[in-house]
Amino acid sequence: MNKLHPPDVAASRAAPAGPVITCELLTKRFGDFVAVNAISFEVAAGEIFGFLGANGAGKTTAMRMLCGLLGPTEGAATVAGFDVFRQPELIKQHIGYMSQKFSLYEDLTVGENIRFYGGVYGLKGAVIREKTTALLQRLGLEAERNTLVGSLPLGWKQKLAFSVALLHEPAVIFLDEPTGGVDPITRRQFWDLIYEAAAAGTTIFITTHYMDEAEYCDRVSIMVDGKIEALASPAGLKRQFGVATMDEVFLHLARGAKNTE
Ligand SMILES: Nc1ncnc2c1ncn2[C@@H]1O[C@H](COP(=O)(O)OP(=O)(O)OP(=O)(O)O)[C@@H](O)[C@H]1O
Repeated sequence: MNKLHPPDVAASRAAPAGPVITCELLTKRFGDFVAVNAISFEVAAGEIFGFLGANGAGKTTAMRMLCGLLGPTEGAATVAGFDVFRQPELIKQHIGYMSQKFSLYEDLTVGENIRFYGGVYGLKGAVIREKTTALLQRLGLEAERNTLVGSLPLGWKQKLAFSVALLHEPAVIFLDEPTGGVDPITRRQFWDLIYEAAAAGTTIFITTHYMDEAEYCDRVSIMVDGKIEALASPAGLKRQFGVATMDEVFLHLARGAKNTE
């Protein structure tokens, strides 16, 4: 027999088939200043979507709106099937988020961090224990379970933070410059984890200033002064601008920017 669910339970079920992120003419004004100017795009399940732009282009503001952290001024957007205007709390429950600034507690051990975030995401103790073992095995960090996160190399902290942000199996993970300060080899290892998550169906939304990372994305959008000026696969963008590298694509577009900081 079909049981009726109260609206909140029904609304919090898994995302429907179709795009995991939709965004239509999404806009954010701060007074007279338009930080995000009518951006529109869709991101599919399991897609790796690169969100590029010079400093001050509006990436963080757009990402904060999509994460349910900042109310938009105009337009429409859904994330994991939830509306950014009406259901920001449900969005927060169904996404993962990782940035350089918001990450793990340095003065807690690896195991304590996993337990803490598992609790924040509402997972039960037994599930957290199971996931902790699997996560440490996957990262080759079993011996570091009782090590303070502060004493791990930066590349390990980033991989751990990424894995922790996926503990509750969100439909989409937002990564805000997740690999700052590490070398290309370590970045490449981090990307192995990204590919693994995407292959399992997680949608990846990532901002980066590294053009090697832009090359790894399925599609890349480039923001200039609050607008999306280009959006295509890395190969498509290079073709469109008649250049050989993403660096040149980026320079070509960012050169005309007014709002760069
Ligand atoms: N709360 C705010 N009030 C006023 N202006 C803001 C506010 N937040 C951001 N801005 C402005 O909006 C513009 C876009 O900022 P945003 O942080 O989104 O850019 P960004 O592309 O993420 O840059 P970065 O790469 O440096 O993080 C900037 O000019 C910034 O000064």
